[in-house]
Amino acid sequence: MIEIKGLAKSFAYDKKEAKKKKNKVVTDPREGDGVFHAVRDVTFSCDKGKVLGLLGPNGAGKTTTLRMLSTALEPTQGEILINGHDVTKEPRYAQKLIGFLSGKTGLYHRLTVRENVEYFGRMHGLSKQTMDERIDKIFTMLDMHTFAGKRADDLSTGMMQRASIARAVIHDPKVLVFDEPTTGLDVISAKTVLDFIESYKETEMSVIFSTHHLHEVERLCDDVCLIDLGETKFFGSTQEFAAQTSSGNLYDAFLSNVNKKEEVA
Ligand SMILES: Nc1ncnc2c1ncn2[C@@H]1O[C@H](COP(=O)(O)OP(=O)(O)OP(=O)(O)O)[C@@H](O)[C@H]1O
Repeated sequence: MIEIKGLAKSFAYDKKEAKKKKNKVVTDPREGDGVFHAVRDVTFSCDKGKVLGLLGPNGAGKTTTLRMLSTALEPTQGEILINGHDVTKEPRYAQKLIGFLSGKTGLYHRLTVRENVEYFGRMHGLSKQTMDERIDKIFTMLDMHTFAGKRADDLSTGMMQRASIARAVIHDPKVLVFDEPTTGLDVISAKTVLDFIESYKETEMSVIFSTHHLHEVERLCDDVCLIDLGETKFFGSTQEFAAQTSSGNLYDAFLSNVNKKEEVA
């Protein structure tokens, strides 16, 4: 069970940016004195065996929220609990449980796909036998055996993304945190990634992923959290979300919850 309560993150403006902001009329509620409140008040939870879709226009604060959840960034305010453990106080506990896929691949270009995944497995202290078993299972699920011996710098975008996912889940995490996992992928690679997420849904694991693709939400998500301008505008089941508008579709529900309608992908 993951619980995020009143989460906030501010970034200090650099000197150049701060100078530009001086004496300017402020219309964006995220703009503060010397700081930008990228995430202002985000609250949601995700139970075991559930998939939560994190939605929001460009710049809403989704990546920043997921980075805090994965311990890569420290919150300015608020609380992140995994099974009741405070992530900021016990980052190692969280890192063991979470498999985090960020926008960056995190792969070593000169190593093969298998060497990359093994490297991260060793960092998590996996034995050779466990590693071999895990790699076989994950490479089968993500259809990776054919390119396991290729160097990372020779991979297509779709192969690279699947290798990044394998790296993120080698330690058998109980929580998947994926930031836009299908962005830039062709239909076949995207389907492989979505099937992989769906397979987690059948287990007792929690999955949180951000996306701009509402058909992915429709297919996979039990719950939805919509963020706009750094704060939660909606949190609830996908059905409740869709039922907010008379059309009952997710697209209209999205538009009715955000300010910047033109930024929907
Ligand atoms: N390290 C940082 N320093 C300053 N501002 C930042 C930093 N990281 C993010 N921001 C700003 O915070 C806001 C939220 O960014 P974030 O990447 O979380 O949005 P997002 O919802 O993931 O957007 P997208 O859908 O475009 O990926 C943006 O305005 C971004 O420019």
